Amino acid sequence: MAITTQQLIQWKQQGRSIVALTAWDYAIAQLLDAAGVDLILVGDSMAVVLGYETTLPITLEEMLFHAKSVRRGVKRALIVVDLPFLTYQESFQQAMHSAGLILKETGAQAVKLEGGYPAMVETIARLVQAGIPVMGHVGLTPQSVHQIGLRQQGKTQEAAERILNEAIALEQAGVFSIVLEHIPADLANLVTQKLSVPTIGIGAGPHCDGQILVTSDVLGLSEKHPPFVKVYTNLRETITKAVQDYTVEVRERKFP
Ligand SMILES: Nc1nc(=O)c2c([nH]1)NC[C@@H]1CN(c3ccc(C(=O)N[C@@H](CCC(=O)O)C(=O)O)cc3)CN21
Ligand SMILES: CC(C)C(=O)C(=O)O
Ligand SMILES: [Mg+2]
Repeated sequence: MAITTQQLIQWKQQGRSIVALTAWDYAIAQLLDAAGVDLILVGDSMAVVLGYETTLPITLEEMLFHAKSVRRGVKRALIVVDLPFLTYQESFQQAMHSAGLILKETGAQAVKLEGGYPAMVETIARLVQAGIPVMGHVGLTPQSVHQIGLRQQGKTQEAAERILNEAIALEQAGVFSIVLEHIPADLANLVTQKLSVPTIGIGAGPHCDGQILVTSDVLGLSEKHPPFVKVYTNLRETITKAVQDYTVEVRERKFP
């Protein structure tokens, strides 16, 4: 019943689209899992619900704490946890240590890390050889915000070729899936055709093997969101209304 990395690869072959969202605690994870989401990412984008401006300050300890609470809420979905900024780039030993803690302490099945060729290929190969399933992430990599900003990536012929080659190198290194973030739809389509592992798109058009968004954006809980998001409900409005109603009723002694 629990979804495996092999299941995702099989779904690509069958053309069944993979549904992914992020989660940061038990309550959210339990709702997503019960609603049938296939893959739950404990993303470093939880920075938004913790009040950080970027994903850079998130620590491994914070990811472990939140991933454990997500794990308690999930029966079916595959749980993937982001390796935060500077917990894997220093050396493959550092990456192994960080990824090992995530699998051992949280019960998540896989880790995700940002970057491609040449920076991350050797690290990913070593993790995979040690038995740790790894998800790749190319295109817009938000941990590099101070170098590349938050703009769409892969817009020139040269940049597009670089992203395609990175994705191919990551597949060869053994990733079970790759996130394609904020790249043109035709480039995401090409990458998706060339790879045998599933691509999960965010702001990467409709041709990926699956889609992911940040759950606080989808629910209208984030104060702002990227241009490629579809907001399915407005929780900020719903919560504000409920809290205002409660406030009035307490002040006017109507409740209790
Ligand atoms: N709430 C939230 N949702 C996300 O999807 C998300 C995060 N946070 N934080 C980590 C990264 C950052 N992401 C983002 C954030 C903003 C843009 C954005 O506004 N892009 C503009 C250009 C902005 C600029 O150049 O400053 C665009 O038009 O592409 C894109 C991706 C995606 N990820
Ligand atoms: C948006 C996804 C791909 C992510 O890395 C995150 O939520 O941190
Ligand atoms: Mg992330």
